[in-house]
Amino acid sequence: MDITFDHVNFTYQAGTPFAGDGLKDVSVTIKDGSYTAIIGHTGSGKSTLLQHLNALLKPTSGTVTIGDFKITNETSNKNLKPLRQKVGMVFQFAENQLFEQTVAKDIAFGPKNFGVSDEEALKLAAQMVKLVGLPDSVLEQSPFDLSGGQMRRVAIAGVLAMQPEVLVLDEPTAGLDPAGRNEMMAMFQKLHETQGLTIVLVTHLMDDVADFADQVLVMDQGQLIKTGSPRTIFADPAWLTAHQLGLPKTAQMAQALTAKGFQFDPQPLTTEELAQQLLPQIGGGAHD
Ligand SMILES: Nc1ncnc2c1ncn2[C@@H]1O[C@H](COP(=O)(O)OP(=O)(O)OP(=O)(O)O)[C@@H](O)[C@H]1O
Repeated sequence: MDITFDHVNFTYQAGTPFAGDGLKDVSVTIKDGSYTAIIGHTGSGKSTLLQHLNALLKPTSGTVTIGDFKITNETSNKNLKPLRQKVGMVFQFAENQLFEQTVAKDIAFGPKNFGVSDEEALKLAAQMVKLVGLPDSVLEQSPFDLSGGQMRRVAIAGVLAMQPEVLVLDEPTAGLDPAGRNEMMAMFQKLHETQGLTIVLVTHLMDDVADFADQVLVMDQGQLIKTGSPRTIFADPAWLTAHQLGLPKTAQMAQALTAKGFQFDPQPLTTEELAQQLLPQIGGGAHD
């Protein structure tokens, strides 16, 4: 399911003295099956854009086409339920939305709301718990007895239980320790690969952009100012700095090494790429 923004403008509190631009003339396509990262400094419009992906916000002008759904300013809130099922949103600190007595009930809540039988919904809950890497034993536990990272996985399982085609992630690893962050990003990558989920990720972690995304959207003051592969986006460090954005750590290290006489081409974006180019230059290489 492709998602296309066509000249989308969004104004907060339109028609009041407090009106403010959220999005300005955004046109872009997020392709079915892609892994798209959205970056930009605070207040650049990332969350506003995300909320257009399942019509939580509707354009003030322009059109957002999500699969068969065309969303304009005129679109009524009726009949949007199937859209909300297809586009799953994992908000920041998603675990704050858990509320049921058991993990199973919490995950089953969404599907039940969409007309799935109790029995089927509980079956789905058991499947989803596995999918997010938690043991079966958590199903009958209170979500509030779990660790923060496990709670977040339960919340994500609840979104996945709706069997969405698109998974929208707003800073999904915020507040996790480095090991927890890595595990969670690996989990999304697996879902992307094995379930064919389209992923839209808002992040300020450039390493994650380099490691996982195939398309990057750069937002600034409500405008989409650059679109391209991570390689294209990270090719111009001065431009990134001017927009308060940085480079992945590997590219930073390559820059520092370039200053010491090492050479890299293309710019390494992952640890593997860095190692591959560095080894021959320091006399290392394959071991027999
Ligand atoms: N509910 C609101 N009412 C009025 N203005 C808003 C509202 N939410 C956001 N804005 C404004 O819209 C612009 C875009 O904000 P948005 O939250 O989309 O940016 P962001 O890139 O997601 O920021 P952050 O990284 O801090 O989450 C900002 O100028 C912001 O002040």
